[in-house]
Amino acid sequence: MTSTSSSPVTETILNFIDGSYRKGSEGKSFPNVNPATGSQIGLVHEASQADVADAVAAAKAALTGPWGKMTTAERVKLIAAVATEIERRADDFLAAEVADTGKPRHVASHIDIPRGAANFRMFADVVSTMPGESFNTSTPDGGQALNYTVRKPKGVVAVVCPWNFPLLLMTWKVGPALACGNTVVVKPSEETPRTAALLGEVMNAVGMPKGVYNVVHGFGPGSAGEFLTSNPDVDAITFTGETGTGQAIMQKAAIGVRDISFELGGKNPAIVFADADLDKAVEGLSRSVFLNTGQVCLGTERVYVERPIFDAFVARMAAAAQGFKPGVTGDRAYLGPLISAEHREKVLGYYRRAVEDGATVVTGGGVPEISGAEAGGFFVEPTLWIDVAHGDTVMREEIFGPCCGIVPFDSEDEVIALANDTVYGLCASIWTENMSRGHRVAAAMDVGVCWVNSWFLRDLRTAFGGSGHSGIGREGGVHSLEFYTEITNICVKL
Ligand SMILES: NC(=O)c1ccc[n+]([C@@H]2O[C@H](COP(=O)([O-])OP(=O)(O)OC[C@H]3O[C@@H](n4cnc5c(N)ncnc54)[C@H](O)[C@@H]3O)[C@@H](O)[C@H]2O)c1
Ligand SMILES: O=C/C=C/C=C(\O)C(=O)O
Repeated sequence: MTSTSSSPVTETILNFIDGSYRKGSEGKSFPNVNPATGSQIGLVHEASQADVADAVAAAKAALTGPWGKMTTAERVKLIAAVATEIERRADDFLAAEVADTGKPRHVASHIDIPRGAANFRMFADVVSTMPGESFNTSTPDGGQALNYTVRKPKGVVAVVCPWNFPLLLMTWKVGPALACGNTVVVKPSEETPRTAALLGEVMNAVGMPKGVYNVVHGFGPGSAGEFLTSNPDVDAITFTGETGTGQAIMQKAAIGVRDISFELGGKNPAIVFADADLDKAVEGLSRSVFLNTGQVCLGTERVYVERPIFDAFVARMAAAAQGFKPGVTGDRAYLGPLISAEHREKVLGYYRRAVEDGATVVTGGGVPEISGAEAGGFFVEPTLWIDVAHGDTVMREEIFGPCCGIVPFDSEDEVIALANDTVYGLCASIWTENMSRGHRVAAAMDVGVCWVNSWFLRDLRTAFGGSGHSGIGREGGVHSLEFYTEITNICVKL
């Protein structure tokens, strides 16, 4: 059986438990909608609490089966095979991701799918090259002792994922989790179940032992998400999503003292100094505001511009914004839809609030005229505001849409204070040709990641994550090992 099966009504998307696809045991299902058209294109089978328990039990059993007995080299070989199989089936993953998200094909083909393979390959490399730690210890009796550490998998890891980069963000967790010898139960977003389900076919194709990778579909509270994070046989929880959801999951993790790794929301600032290369800044920031229709946790929703270039910058950004044509088909494709009608209403609510609070709409601010197949899609206009106050709602709350407020500043100290005045701490970008200032201001940002004259440039070996309401912990390169392994220090008296 495969991840999906066509039926007269619509494609069904199944759970993947203990190496097999199956419907939910309580017969519940929910619609799978293409955001570009608003039409139902699938039916997702919701996992019951019993199904989730079966998935956790299968993951737990796999830890003491062939998977748990594998050497690192054998595990790494399998994980590299997963990456190769994802690349071989790139078109299938692309079709699944585009169906679920409605995003333009070139966005998914250049970002989402390649990172799906890279995330496995990266951590196969990390675990096969990661050095251990040891110390030669002088002992009080005048002798010696040897201290060294061994790393062991944490066990069953719950992976709870968002809908904006479904394959990328799920494999950013599953890659290191499996590389370190854990087993996983994945709960993809209810909006985007397909690629997680499809990955089950890849796992079977490469011979991954059953129970190592499991997928349960459903929602959060009172559904698969809560059933998974509440299951006492889950040893650790890695979550990417909204801050409020993180807080709810953290409460569940506390029972049984389970470790957590959180990638949460943000309200990321950009600072454009008067000496910035405007071509670079406009290119980078227009991507940062409008890529994935603004549904990027690392995206920029507030820009501070040094006063002398404020008007020129606004004009350039407005021209760039108008180049992002809402729609995903035809030659004008760039700005895809928001993920759902509900999310579009949330974003349009912020569009209205900005104007109510006195903002001037430089461009956008509403819903585009779209005819044909995409008329039912969840599109909004790319939008820029000026005459916004730093304390306005649209400058403080995460919107997660294709919009940003632009505010002038006059001094470095002033703009550092403005940029850091937020409960979040995910990322920032600094645009200046004065590199001592670039280094200085970047270091002054209270964030997990700061780019200088660039945005969303990713070296997967680097520490990635946020502080404050943006998350707990860092993942990436060796940093992921801190979450996905337990350490035992062994001291041998010589
Ligand atoms: N920091 C990052 O790297 C990063 C990356 C992508 C997205 N995000 C954030 O994710 C949000 C958008 O994604 P979203 O709308 O899917 O987030 P969300 O929090 O609504 O849902 C994320 C996942 O959590 C599940 N969930 C919801 N409530 C739950 C509960 N009580 N228990 C268990 N699971 C639960 C959902 O079903 C979904 O699978 C934005 O806030 C964005 O900033 C952060
Ligand atoms: O929407 C958020 C995107 C997050 C990206 C990553 O986690 C990454 O690039 O590893």
